[in-house]
Amino acid sequence: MKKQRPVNLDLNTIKFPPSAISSILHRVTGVAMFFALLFVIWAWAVSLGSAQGFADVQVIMDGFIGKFVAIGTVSALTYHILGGIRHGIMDMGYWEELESGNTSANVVIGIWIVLTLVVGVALW
Ligand code: HEM
Repeated sequence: MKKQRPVNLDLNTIKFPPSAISSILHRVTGVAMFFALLFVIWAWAVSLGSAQGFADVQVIMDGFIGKFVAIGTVSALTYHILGGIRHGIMDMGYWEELESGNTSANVVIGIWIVLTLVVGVALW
């Protein structure tokens, strides 16, 4: 084994390839959706519980936090589904090479950003 092996623990100097960013985003959006679902289920239950509950949830969803959570949740779901479809295609044996894997990751991230902007404008 080489005695002077390269050591690089400064994360700021490491450039992540698109496929790595896509993988991290997939896990982050999966975990984010888990927590978002807690809010969604709570809001659903409260809004169906009574007329007052419905009005309360309506006020929350009309405010900054409600809109932020709604757009964030839809954005996370959008990325997770796009990433999930990419995973499914890779499971069938396509886009597994370095170049095509990075290209598909870039395409997924690009579509996600565009769809998030569209949803953001529509829901705000
Ligand atoms: C509310 C619904 C969902 C939640 C809360 C969720 C959550 C998660 C989480 C937390 C992970 C990461 C697991 C890990 O890295 O150990 C994950 C992975 C995954 N999810 Fe979802 N998911 C949801 C819906 C979906 C949907 C609709 C699809 C398909 C379109 C999907 C496809 C996948 C795939 C393929 C992986 C594995 C990715 C990998 O191997 O790196 N998920 N999900």
